[in-house]
Amino acid sequence: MIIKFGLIGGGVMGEALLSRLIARKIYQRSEVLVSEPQTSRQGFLEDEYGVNVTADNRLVFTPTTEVVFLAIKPQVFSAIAQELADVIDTVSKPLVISILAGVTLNQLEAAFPQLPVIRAMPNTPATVGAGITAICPGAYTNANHHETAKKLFSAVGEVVEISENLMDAVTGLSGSGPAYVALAIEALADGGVAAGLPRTIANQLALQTVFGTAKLLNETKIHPAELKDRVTSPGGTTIAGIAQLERAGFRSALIEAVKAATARSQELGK
Ligand SMILES: NC(=O)C1=CN([C@@H]2O[C@H](COP(=O)(O)OP(=O)(O)OC[C@H]3O[C@@H](n4cnc5c(N)ncnc54)[C@H](OP(=O)(O)O)[C@@H]3O)[C@@H](O)[C@H]2O)C=CC1
Ligand SMILES: O=C(O)[C@@H]1CCC=N1
Repeated sequence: MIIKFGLIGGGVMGEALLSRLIARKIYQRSEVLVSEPQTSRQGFLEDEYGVNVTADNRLVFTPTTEVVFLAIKPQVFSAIAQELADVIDTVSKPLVISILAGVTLNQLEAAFPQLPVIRAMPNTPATVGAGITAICPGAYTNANHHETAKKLFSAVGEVVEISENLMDAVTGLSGSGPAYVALAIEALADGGVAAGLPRTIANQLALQTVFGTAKLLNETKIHPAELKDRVTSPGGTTIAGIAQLERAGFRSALIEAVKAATARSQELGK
């Protein structure tokens, strides 16, 4: 068994990346080892993607491992780092990529001494190849490591490189953002139901409105404020809706949501 890609934590985000790496043939199934404590989850990943699985995190460090990808919760990071302390391969020096919210490059480099480390923040649309990932390389990385990280995350969407002091803000905006948008879609549909629409039609209208608006903004590159003006007829329906959103503090709620999530990401790193 020649392992090139080791994934620690085969949960939501681990699977999202794994599925695309396999589909894109960036790694062969036999070159991937996923470490995951739950037997049922191991069985699922093995059956679904044909990858190797283990419950022992230490096994991902092999002499041939090129990338160790950390997709566990930040709360178990310290315990896992301790568990790995004596198997870290300082000879072959695999690239460690972490997507853990809040966990800093300093913390990662202390846990993986002398190894190249990249901190990244993807988001769940990665599952369908429509994610966006911010990456931030650590002190021991070189151009090849940056290219490797970009190649992996390009398989799940767009990639931007940022400095680390902005990583918590990225987490608060695009990392957590899919949940805010999902909430908005659900609430729009609820509004439709309140106004008398059947649930299935309301869900479809809400989803396609958000999807179509994002596509329109993306393709035309017009400013969101300009699009809002184009929809808003004098004395019409849209301005009545917008006035209510402003009374309810809609913009402020979104701004404060991003700030609160950013602050929580900062806390997780302490
Ligand atoms: N979800 C998201 O939208 C995003 C998440 N992230 C980051 O990604 C990371 C993972 O999040 P997410 O995928 O949502 O979480 P999940 O809980 O879905 O995945 C974490 C996985 O790690 C497993 N795990 C738990 N303990 C260990 C252990 N000791 N050794 C190995 N694996 C273990 C869990 O197993 P079990 O279920 O049995 O506990 C689970 O399968 C987090 O650090 C988060 O900050 C980043 C960007 C977006
Ligand atoms: O909620 C969280 O902590 C993770 C990080 C970004 C999205 N989900």
